[in-house]
Amino acid sequence: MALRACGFIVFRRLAQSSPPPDNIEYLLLQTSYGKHHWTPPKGHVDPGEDDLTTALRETQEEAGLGEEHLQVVDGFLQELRYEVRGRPKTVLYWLAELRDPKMAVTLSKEHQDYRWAKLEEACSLAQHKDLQDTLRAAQQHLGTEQGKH
Ligand SMILES: Nc1nc2c(ncn2[C@@H]2O[C@H](COP(=O)(O)OP(=O)(O)OP(=O)(O)OP(=O)(O)OC[C@H]3O[C@@H](n4cnc5c(=O)[nH]c(N)nc54)[C@H](O)[C@@H]3O)[C@@H](O)[C@H]2O)c(=O)[nH]1
Repeated sequence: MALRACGFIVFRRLAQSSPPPDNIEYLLLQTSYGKHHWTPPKGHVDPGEDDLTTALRETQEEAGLGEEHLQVVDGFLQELRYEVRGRPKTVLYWLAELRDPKMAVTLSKEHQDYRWAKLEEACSLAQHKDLQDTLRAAQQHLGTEQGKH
């Protein structure tokens, strides 16, 4: 069976900054194991758990951000497929805004660092093209959303 993981692209909007969408920063976490790669908060789906519950649980466990701290953005869900040690893996990412942009991130032992990064820095940390494309799609989605208001 394919590995399956779910998470959130968490972002915050800076009030006193550049005009949108350049005021947006994405949360990336750096693993404390392996190659110390950077991804948004996400993790494996537990048996019997539904995908969105996994995404919320992992974001709480890995970043200390609970459902009450997040505003899920409608109409955004990205599916990534890649191989990990020869096994196919599917990762689903929803998109959510941190309601209080000043709220602190609390890491678990699985991560050694985190960064709030604007799109280009986030893409540079993410390294993998599929994750970079997902971050760009999020920025595009948010730009379109803002155009509606
Ligand atoms: N000691 C140790 N322990 C590990 C290791 N490995 C795991 N543990 C343990 O497992 C637990 C994690 O459990 P969860 O948190 O539930 O799951 P995930 O969050 O899903 O965790 P992963 O980190 O396993 O999964 P990925 O992020 O998918 O990275 C796997 C590979 O894929 C590359 N990769 C990453 N993202 C992308 C992408 O978007 N696109 C593409 N194309 N590639 C991408 C990436 O560069 C890497 O080479 C930890 O507690 C550890 O105990 C390890 O190497 N050493």
